[in-house]
Amino acid sequence: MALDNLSSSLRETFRKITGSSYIDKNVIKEMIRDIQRALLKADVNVKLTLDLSRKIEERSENEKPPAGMTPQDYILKIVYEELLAILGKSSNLKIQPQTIMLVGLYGQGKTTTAGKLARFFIKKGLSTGFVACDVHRPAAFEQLRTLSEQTGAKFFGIKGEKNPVKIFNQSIEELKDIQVKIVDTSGRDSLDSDLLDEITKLKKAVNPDEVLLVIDATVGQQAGPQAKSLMDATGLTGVIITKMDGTGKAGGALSAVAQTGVPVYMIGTGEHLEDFEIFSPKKFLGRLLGMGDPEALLDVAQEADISDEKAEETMTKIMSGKFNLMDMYDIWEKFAKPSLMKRLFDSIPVGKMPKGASNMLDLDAAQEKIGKYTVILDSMTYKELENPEIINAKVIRRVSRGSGTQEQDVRNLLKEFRAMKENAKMMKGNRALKKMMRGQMKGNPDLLKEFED
Ligand SMILES: Nc1nc2c(ncn2[C@@H]2O[C@H](COP(=O)(O)OP(=O)(O)OP(=O)(O)O)[C@@H](O)[C@H]2O)c(=O)[nH]1
Repeated sequence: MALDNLSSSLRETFRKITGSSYIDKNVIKEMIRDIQRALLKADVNVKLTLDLSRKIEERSENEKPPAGMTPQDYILKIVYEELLAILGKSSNLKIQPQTIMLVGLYGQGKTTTAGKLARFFIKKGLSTGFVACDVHRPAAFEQLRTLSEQTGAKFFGIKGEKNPVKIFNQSIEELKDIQVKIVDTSGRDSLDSDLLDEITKLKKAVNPDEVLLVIDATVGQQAGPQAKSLMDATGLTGVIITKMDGTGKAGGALSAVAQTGVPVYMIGTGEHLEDFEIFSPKKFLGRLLGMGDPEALLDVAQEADISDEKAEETMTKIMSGKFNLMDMYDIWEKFAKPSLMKRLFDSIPVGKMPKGASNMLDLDAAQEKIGKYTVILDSMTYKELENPEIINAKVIRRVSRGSGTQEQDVRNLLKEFRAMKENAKMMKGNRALKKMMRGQMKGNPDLLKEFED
């Protein structure tokens, strides 16, 4: 995840607070210093970081925990609430017929994002079409046409035409039966007057339901001023932040946009079309803090064409530690697409596990081993998959030969499987985590009962 450093620093801070036997001014001061360092490293604006610190300090010193809540848990609740506040309000694209205009500078990932948006709406059952109004970058025409073939979206463009308004007007007839129209516009190297002029003219002709700024997370805090000036000039309705997978500055981009009041609708998390997620501040922060995101599993399961029941059953099994190699095989086989696997693991709460324990759920390691492990599991009998405890040295030798892998690979798989079961049990036993998760799972009775005392 792009914010690994921020995530591990905040989890460490939470671990320290959970583990401290008392809370006094010094403990709070040290916690705030840790949080400040973590946020500044994630490129969050200095003023915003100091305001946040002041609020946390003031609340921690003046507010008393409600009955039944320990001072430690209450401090964590304050930090969680104040961090949530800098991530902005939650607001999402409506799943209904509409016209969307994408704007942004060069190289931000706008055309790719058009493809991701098309796939998103088509998966929701809405017919979708592209209007190629990027008249400055010839490659964008072909790129969009290819994306239409990949996603099944319709495509309208006029090769070589330099007037985007003319292109749009001629698309109206062609795309009249299409429910969601995505208008890709020209990128520019800066927010100069002719870009704003072109967007304003095109917007008048298109009269879109949404004007979305597509911006690369690596611009960090600069995302804020860009969103602000486009909002003032063209009436921006939302932001899509791309490349959240590749930069530690995502915190800066997210918080900077949040300050403008323009909602972040979606985030891009990779080059593939499925690397695209609805942005929810609560879910995002929950995953950052390792509190997991049970609902994310259901979205991911849909993408992996797994039924909600099967996904819930899998999640319940994982959380309760009652799963065998057959369940593991199911997960790996179904979620083999790296991005789906990443979202699956992000949705499992690992926040408060003792240091190092959660590296077993380290998705990057799992991703590169997925192929090898699936082959190894393929070479096991049903009996061995259902009852891993019967696997001995002789079976390991047979399976490694049958799968063309090393015996050590088979041993590693078994070790990670056992660690995953151990971690699941640890999560279950963790009181503070239960409290945190209760809020997350209230809509999920099956998962909640796993966390009941
Ligand atoms: N890692 C990663 N790469 C991305 C993401 N979104 C887009 N990209 C890559 O960023 C590069 C630029 O993407 P394009 O879609 O061509 O965006 P663009 O250059 O802004 O398009 P124009 O605005 O039309 O010029 C491509 O290599 C994309 O694969 C993302 O979320 N993560």
